[in-house]
Amino acid sequence: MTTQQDSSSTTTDAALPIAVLGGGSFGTAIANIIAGNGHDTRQWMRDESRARDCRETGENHYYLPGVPLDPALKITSELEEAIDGCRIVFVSIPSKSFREVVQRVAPLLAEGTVLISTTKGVEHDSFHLMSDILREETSGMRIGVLSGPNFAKEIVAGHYTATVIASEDAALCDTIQKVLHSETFRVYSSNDVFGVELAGALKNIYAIVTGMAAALDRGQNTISLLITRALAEMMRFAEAMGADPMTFIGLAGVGDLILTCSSDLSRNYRVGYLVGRGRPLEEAVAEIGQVAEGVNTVRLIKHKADEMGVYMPLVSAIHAILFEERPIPEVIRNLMSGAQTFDVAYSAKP
Ligand SMILES: NC(=O)C1=CN([C@@H]2O[C@H](COP(=O)(O)OP(=O)(O)OC[C@H]3O[C@@H](n4cnc5c(N)ncnc54)[C@H](OP(=O)(O)O)[C@@H]3O)[C@@H](O)[C@H]2O)C=CC1
Ligand SMILES: O=C(CO)COP(=O)(O)O
Repeated sequence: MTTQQDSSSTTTDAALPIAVLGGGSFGTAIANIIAGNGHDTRQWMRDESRARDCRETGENHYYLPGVPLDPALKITSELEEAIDGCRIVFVSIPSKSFREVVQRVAPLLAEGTVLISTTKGVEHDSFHLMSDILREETSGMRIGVLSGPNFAKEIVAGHYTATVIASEDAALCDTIQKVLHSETFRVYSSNDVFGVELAGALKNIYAIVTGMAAALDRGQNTISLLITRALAEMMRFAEAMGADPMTFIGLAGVGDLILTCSSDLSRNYRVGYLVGRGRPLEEAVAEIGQVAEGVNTVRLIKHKADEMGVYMPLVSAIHAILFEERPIPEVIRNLMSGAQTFDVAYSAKP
């Protein structure tokens, strides 16, 4: 860790006021953990009728049906009420609306507030990650990102889960580890913010690819081939972008890649599955009804990889299928006839 900061204002010995912005599945899962740990937790969602329904029924019917919310969790559609007195704020808003929400909340934040993005995406029409947006839209804040193999549904079901808090601010990592740690939830730390954030965004692309492979009734050899070569691509891209490729062998990298590429709990995987079964992309996205960040990320990464000359055959292939109307069998034939290169391009040897 490179920066040590005073965390006295966010000590976890007492119940802290903590806000979670976003009423979707992940915001709800995270808010539920924090409330369960005894903190004064406020969850903000934009829609008052949804907020009222959550308060009255003790359940977020649309995003996490059947899951009882912690009775201490305070749910509001008033941003000021959610933020009041909070020195820790989690932002769990899809990348498409992330900047807009941060712009609204910025004037309400006290200097030195801890801002944590949980969003695994890249800003539309730019190459900004969410921590870049937090830095651009606020000043004097302490910034981190949370990412890892974390299906919201499994977190709230109490399945043993681990995640990564990444920040250059070691005291921030320590505080967030304490705030989130529970009997079923562990939090590891990293100082590679860019790598952790990039990993979370990139893996969504490959979940679309493996979802499509599943739809085409490919077997486990194919899935293993895809996940392993996806990791190689992710590390190659990370290195070209200046991130530490080693971050990609951790929970936020290969951990989340395996999870998201292996399960239809992933919305990105389900988009790939539906397209693989012949459904148009727009229809598939609409049917999922929740955010599938990978669709936009494919476009942005393809553009960036081309610009920088980074070899990403799987990104090019899924881009060709989703956005260039290329037939799936032709794209697969091209992939399988590509150059056969080295297996492992990284070595621990000096
Ligand atoms: N779900 C998961 O398992 C995980 C998700 N993530 C990441 O977390 C991020 C959020 O995902 P998730 O909670 O799953 O998304 P969902 O699609 O479940 O929910 C999105 C939430 O954001 C709200 N929202 C959208 N636009 C705005 C806006 N302009 N102003 C205010 N609120 C808005 C939606 O409100 P409304 O309902 O009114 O439309 C909804 O409450 C994503 O980047 C995802 O990659 C990370 C780990 C796991
Ligand atoms: O990031 C996730 C699990 O770690 C959730 O993936 P999806 O957004 O594809 O559902």
